[in-house]
Amino acid sequence: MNGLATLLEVKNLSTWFYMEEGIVKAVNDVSFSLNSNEVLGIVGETGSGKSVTVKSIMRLIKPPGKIVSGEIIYKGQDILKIPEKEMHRIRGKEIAMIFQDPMMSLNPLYTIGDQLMETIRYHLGYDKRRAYLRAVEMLELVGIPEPEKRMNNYPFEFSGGMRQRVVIAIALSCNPSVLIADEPTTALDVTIQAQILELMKELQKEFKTGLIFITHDLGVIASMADRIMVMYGGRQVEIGTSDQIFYSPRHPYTKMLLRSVPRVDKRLEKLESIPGQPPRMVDIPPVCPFLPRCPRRVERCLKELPELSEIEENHYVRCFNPVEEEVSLERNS
Ligand SMILES: Nc1ncnc2c1ncn2[C@@H]1O[C@H](COP(=O)(O)OP(=O)(O)OP(=O)(O)O)[C@@H](O)[C@H]1O
Repeated sequence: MNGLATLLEVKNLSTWFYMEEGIVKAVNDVSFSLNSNEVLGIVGETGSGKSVTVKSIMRLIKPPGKIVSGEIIYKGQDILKIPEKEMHRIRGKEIAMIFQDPMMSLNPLYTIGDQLMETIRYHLGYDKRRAYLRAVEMLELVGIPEPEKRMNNYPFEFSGGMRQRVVIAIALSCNPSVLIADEPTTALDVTIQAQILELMKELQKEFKTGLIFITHDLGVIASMADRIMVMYGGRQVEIGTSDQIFYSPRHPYTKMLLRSVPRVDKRLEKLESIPGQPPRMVDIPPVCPFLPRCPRRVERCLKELPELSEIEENHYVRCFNPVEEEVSLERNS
């Protein structure tokens, strides 16, 4: 796609949770690719399957969860099939992840210098001195003042925003090919959010990392993503370039999601919320998950699930009655 090398390819991924009350089909038949140096945004409301999708890529799904089908091709091999030991080497070195809450990635009992150096020594095999220099360099790069001094501090001695900077430093310290960020700014207050986003944007360009950025807020990735995948009820409903998603969304859910994006040019306008309830994920019928809330549903929607089909170049939608009109929307930047 676009003449760029494919870094990661997810094919027909399904991940389910076997609960007492039934099977929670969190992710169903999801396929997408990530190119080198590309930012792919994954958008959808709570429970749509975004986190489970990326945790499956990292092989972090624990029982009662299970990847029931699919392939994840990275550097020519299906990483769902390699031994855990090899996956341990890939995780952090080749594919790194930043979680919503920085405390999930940081150990409160060790200094951040130790944590950075441990990652660098484990994955890059540097000696202590070289690892120290690399750690300080990384802290400087993510904007931590007096990095040498801060190496000796514990996570609790940092503010939330600074902690997330440290997590970004650890994630990028081994120069991974793929970085996955799962709502990395959600736990931070608004001004800090903007700074962290700006930092991630800069570093993604500098490191030329392929980035998968998860958010429930389309506005957040408007100025960042090259392509966007929209998820609803455990399925991808649309995927396309950012321009296609913002200016000619085809799935009724994407269109509704766009109406709820805060706009810089219309600050006082009331945001539209999407009527209806998110779908129950247990015993879901084999039809479009958005059907109960969809204003464009047709007879056929009640009977079968639409395929994900290419509606124009690079633009795929799973809908029997896609939206046709263009949307005029100023993107926040
Ligand atoms: N450990 C688990 N056990 C049982 N069900 C789970 C587990 N983790 C996720 N799920 C279910 O999988 C579905 C998808 O969850 P997921 O966390 O991927 O959603 P999300 O789109 O990332 O939402 P959020 O923005 O809230 O993180 C949800 O219905 C959720 O309840």
